[in-house]
Amino acid sequence: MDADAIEEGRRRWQARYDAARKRDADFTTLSGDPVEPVYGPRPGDRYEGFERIGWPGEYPFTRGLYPTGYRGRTWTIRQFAGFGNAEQTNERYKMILAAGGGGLSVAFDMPTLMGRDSDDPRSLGEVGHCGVAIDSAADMDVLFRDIPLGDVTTSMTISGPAVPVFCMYLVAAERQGVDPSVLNGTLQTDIFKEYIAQKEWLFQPEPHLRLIGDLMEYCAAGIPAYKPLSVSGYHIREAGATAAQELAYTLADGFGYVELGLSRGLDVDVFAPGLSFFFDAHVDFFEEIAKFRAARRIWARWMRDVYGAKTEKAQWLRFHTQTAGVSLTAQQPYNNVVRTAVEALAAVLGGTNSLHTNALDETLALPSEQAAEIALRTQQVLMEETGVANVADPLGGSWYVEQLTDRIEADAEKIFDQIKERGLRAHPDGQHPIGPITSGILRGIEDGWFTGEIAESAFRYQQALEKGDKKVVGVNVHTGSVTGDLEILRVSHEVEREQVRLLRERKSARDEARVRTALDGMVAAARSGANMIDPMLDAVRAEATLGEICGVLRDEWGVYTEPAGF
Ligand SMILES: CC(C)(COP(=O)(O)OP(=O)(O)OC[C@H]1O[C@@H](n2cnc3c(N)ncnc32)[C@H](O)[C@@H]1OP(=O)(O)O)[C@@H](O)C(=O)NCCC(=O)NCCSC(=O)CCC(=O)O
Repeated sequence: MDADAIEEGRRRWQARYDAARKRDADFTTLSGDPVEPVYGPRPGDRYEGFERIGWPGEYPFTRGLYPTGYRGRTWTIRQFAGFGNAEQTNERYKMILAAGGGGLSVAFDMPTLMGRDSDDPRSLGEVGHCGVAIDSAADMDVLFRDIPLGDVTTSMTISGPAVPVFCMYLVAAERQGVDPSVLNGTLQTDIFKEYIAQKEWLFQPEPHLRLIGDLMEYCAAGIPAYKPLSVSGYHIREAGATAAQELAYTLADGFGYVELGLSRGLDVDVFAPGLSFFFDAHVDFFEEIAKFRAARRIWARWMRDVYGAKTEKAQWLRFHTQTAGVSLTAQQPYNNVVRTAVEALAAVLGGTNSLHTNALDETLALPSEQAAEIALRTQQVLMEETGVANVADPLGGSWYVEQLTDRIEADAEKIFDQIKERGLRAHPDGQHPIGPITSGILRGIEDGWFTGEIAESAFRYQQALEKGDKKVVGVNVHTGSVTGDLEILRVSHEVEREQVRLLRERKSARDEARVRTALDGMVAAARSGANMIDPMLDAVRAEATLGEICGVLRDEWGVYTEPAGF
């Protein structure tokens, strides 16, 4: 790009920066020297390929979504939390908010994630262990007691039973007297990554996609700020994928949901702002920063050029980041604080919109209160002390970071081609029921391609670790230690007994005929093809349980079993 075009872009950026609201904060170095909100080529310099980098707040958004970077608003500190029963988790949320957490993020226990009630025989021993147990809307009321849902953005990490859990959240808001249309938050919902990596699905892909389409339609029509999907690379990376695989599979999944929305006749400029993303921040600092920058650029280009998105918001890739759970070690666990800080810094330098920092004990158990506090403070140290929020995309223009960004983008494009090619194998006539990328994803799920590719990468890394080519402090290098054992959080089995007792008490107090009628209404909608959210809301209002709602749908649609493969 020639010098004049670069200067014209700078003037455009400056006008938008001047007009935007900034935080009331000191934007100087620790020594008191002024810093610019963004840096670019020196006046008069040419820069080959600058159109791919650009200025913050404009297409292709490599350098971030906002002209102000974090000067307008810092990232959201959103610590993922949940354990025991709704009462205990509610206490933890109030602690997080009082300590400066910016939003909530609900972790559910395994029975809830699988759409089972706490008294289901399969739930035995799991209730309240890896997250909070939620059986019905009554639990959701307790979970958010004294937390005004209209004022706090709430993320819920659940995908198989995402839609009934969303209905419980809506009903909890209704019972707080909050108008559902003002709700803001995120539901994970991403079923593609369940088949690809996390393995927590309920049905075959098709009924899940139908429910997701219903949800997208419902939110686009009535809850404009809500993000019904958090398309997730985190679990794909944690399963052993490389950075480029994480990026490409996740963005492809995002394209799949765009194709789903389009196939339902929705307007891309209306529903696309509801698609958000979720990535892992692993420990290779620069590779991660490049991944985040490439993610925004690829998404904006595909949304504009392939799917016809016209508005900026529909071209934006907004993402949450979690530091890499898989990088934590049980050996010398205090080192995990350092790893997490480095990973969090990469996320921030990559322009994350929201961030979770892992606690040092998370490889052993759910975080203790003390470990949770250190994790939160890690973000606050970055935000308040280090000056990283002063300048947008401070690594933009680094030869290393720009070349890594280009390389990851090129690798991702090759993977998109492989996915499209799989789609064509499934539908050689080019007649795709939802869209070409979706056909490729479904084919890759069915024939175990994604799982195989990830396993291959995980195997290569493990071999490198065992040979000592890749090093992990405390594991295969520098193994001696003087630190003792950690105090870890233990969830008592009493929680399960009490949750089961409460569930039975609530079930015996409800109007059974109303529950039955509502569940029948849901099944009728499942058969007729009507949008399922309203009948599901009726079932939730009648205190039908999550297990009952998912149970009738399992009876209707059947369950999915993964094909075995090598
Ligand atoms: C979009 C995100 C990513 C972030 O939403 P947030 O509300 O926090 O932030 P945001 O939308 O970026 O910003 C809030 C508002 O401020 C505006 N805003 C932000 N920065 C601005 C700036 N510089 N200038 C002007 N406006 C700005 C935004 O446009 C937005 O307004 P408007 O709304 O008006 O636009 C959302 O989807 C989210 O919160 N995701 C979290 C997902 C999550 O927690 N997942 C946990 C998974 S945990 C998991 O899976 C477990 C893994 C495991 O451990 O096993």
